[in-house]
Amino acid sequence: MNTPVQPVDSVRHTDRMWDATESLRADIDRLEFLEQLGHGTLPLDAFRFYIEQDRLYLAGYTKALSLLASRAPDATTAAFWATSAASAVDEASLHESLLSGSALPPSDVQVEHSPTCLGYTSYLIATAATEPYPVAAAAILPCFWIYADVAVRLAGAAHDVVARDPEHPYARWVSTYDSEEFREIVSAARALVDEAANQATDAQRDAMIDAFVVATRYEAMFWDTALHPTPWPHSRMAVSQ
Ligand SMILES: Cc1ncc(CN)c(N)n1
Repeated sequence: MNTPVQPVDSVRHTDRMWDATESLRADIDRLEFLEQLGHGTLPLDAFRFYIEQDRLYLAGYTKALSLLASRAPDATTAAFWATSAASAVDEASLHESLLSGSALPPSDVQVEHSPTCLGYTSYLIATAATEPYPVAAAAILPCFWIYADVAVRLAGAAHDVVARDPEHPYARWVSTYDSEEFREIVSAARALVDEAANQATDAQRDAMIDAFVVATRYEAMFWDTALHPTPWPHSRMAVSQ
């Protein structure tokens, strides 16, 4: 008797997720924030706003990764996400040093989450806590992959900025994400998401694509809002009056 042969799916599910964000990624490449960052013409106060928001983002992202680790199917996978959570704390030390140094304009405004930052972190935490593991892993992947992808192109554009002053805040930012070490981490994260897709139901695999698209949208909005702020409709002052 012939044993039924399972069809082999030669397309990686992460490739499908990547393809679903093609036009979104083209929009990201054209974002004024990233173009100006690459050319070194981005206003420093816009970069400061971005770094302040990103510091808040990293706190939420660390929680989302820790939740994801707790839901991972095996110990090795849990350790990868938990190590990534610890690395996000290290990543935040770049932000601390940029904000406490003299390269960025000082600010004494009390920083609160922008709507985009709160939306993104809340989405990641809620998804990590409540969605099936494959969907939660897919939602976190753009945080790795989009950054590595953008950094490669930005490193080319920012070549002059880096050559002029490797300690320039934009040069430090670009070289953090344009590194072989980061690309290896991204590739390991991708492999885990593909593995999760192989164990997922068809409905979950569709939901993985949706989650990847939503998180990629937030990545685009996050950069854009630093140059084109979308503040809360009512300020903190107005609320307390
Ligand atoms: C918004 C955002 N997305 C991703 C990363 C890269 N960990 C980040 N620092 N900030």
